[in-house]
Amino acid sequence: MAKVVYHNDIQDEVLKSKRIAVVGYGSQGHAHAQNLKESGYDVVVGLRPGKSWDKAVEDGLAVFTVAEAVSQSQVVMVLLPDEHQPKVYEEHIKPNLQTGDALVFAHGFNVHFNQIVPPPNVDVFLVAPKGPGHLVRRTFEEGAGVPSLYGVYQDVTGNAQALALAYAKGIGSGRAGVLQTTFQEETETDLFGEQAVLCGGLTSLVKAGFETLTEAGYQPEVAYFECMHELKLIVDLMYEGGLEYMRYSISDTAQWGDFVSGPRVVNEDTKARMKEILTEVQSGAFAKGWILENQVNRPQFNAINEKEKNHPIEQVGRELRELMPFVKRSTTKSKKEVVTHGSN
Ligand SMILES: NC(=O)C1=CN([C@@H]2O[C@H](COP(=O)(O)OP(=O)(O)OC[C@H]3O[C@@H](n4cnc5c(N)ncnc54)[C@H](OP(=O)(O)O)[C@@H]3O)[C@@H](O)[C@H]2O)C=CC1
Ligand SMILES: CC[C@](O)(C(C)=O)C(=O)O
Ligand SMILES: [Mg+2]
Ligand SMILES: [Mg+2]
Repeated sequence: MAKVVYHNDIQDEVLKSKRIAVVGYGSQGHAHAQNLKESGYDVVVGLRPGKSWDKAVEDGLAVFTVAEAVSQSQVVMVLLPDEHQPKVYEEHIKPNLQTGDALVFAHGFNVHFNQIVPPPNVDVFLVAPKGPGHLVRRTFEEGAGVPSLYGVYQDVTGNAQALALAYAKGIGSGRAGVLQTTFQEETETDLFGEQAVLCGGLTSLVKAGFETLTEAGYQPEVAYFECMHELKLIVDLMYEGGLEYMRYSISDTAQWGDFVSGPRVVNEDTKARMKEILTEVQSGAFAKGWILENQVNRPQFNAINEKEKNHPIEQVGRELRELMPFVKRSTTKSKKEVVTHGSN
């Protein structure tokens, strides 16, 4: 079994003597900066003037331009959108790194696919939370945490692993478990997981279920509750006690349906598609496509995003969630503009 390290196993002195620049204040950035600060670390935030800058100041953080934040820090965590990282790195981060500094990522994409080539005189590692940034923050505030992977790409000081573990502890991941990986493993599993299961697979499954019911004449509200709202309640049981606990809680009728019908929806054909997706991730074909899409200002991304926002499940969902204030997003730090009828 892989070795999982927890809060009390991790020494944090090695990081306590350093200043950490968190570059970016979006989903992950706001969580890392605030959690690290509350864990007793010396943190500054690197940004360009704008919304995030104002928010970080409002949250009580010391904010500087990216170049200023990097030049005064010894540990630089890059929490910009993956597609913007190479340019900001070349222009503002790289020129301000000093020998023995640590360059850190929350996802291996740019280093693994050679979009960022770190200089040989700095430590390079990743601390990748296995969860969305807003939950990295929320769980920390609740006294819990999100598990993280850590991986060392380059160790010039001999301290890279210790720094990575201390950083993971500082954002709260020691409470949930910290696991060693490589840039390759983190990058490929993360891309595969978000595409095939967590985001792409799930949204496609939910929409297909909703469409099947509404096309058969059932009420959209009933289809929404069945295929979207209840999903969280089922996933919560899986999160707490695995498939077994979820199956213990549902009716035997549902469990029988799970056994006989589930494999008709997700089957060997689906797995064959998953293997194709994994191959595209491993070969770099997915990365290449995403880099090119950004170079031409995201025509496909924007068109699909617009269409998805107007899917009937989103329309009925907005209306139903208005009537269920308890399910409203608990964060006011939405990183992206989302069309809702309520406030952010
Ligand atoms: N989202 C997640 O939960 C997870 C993300 N990751 C990884 O973490 C990293 C960060 O992702 P995520 O948190 O989603 O990123 P976001 O899209 O939330 O980052 C947005 C932040 O980056 C700032 N920013 C964007 N461009 C620039 C620029 N040119 N100069 C300065 N600041 C800029 C924005 O500031 P402004 O307001 O000025 O635009 C904003 O503060 C990525 O590597 C991602 O793969 C890893 C695990 C999970
Ligand atoms: C599942 C999506 C993710 O990989 C994450 C929150 O872990 C991301 O890139 O946002
Ligand atoms: Mg992920
Ligand atoms: Mg990801």
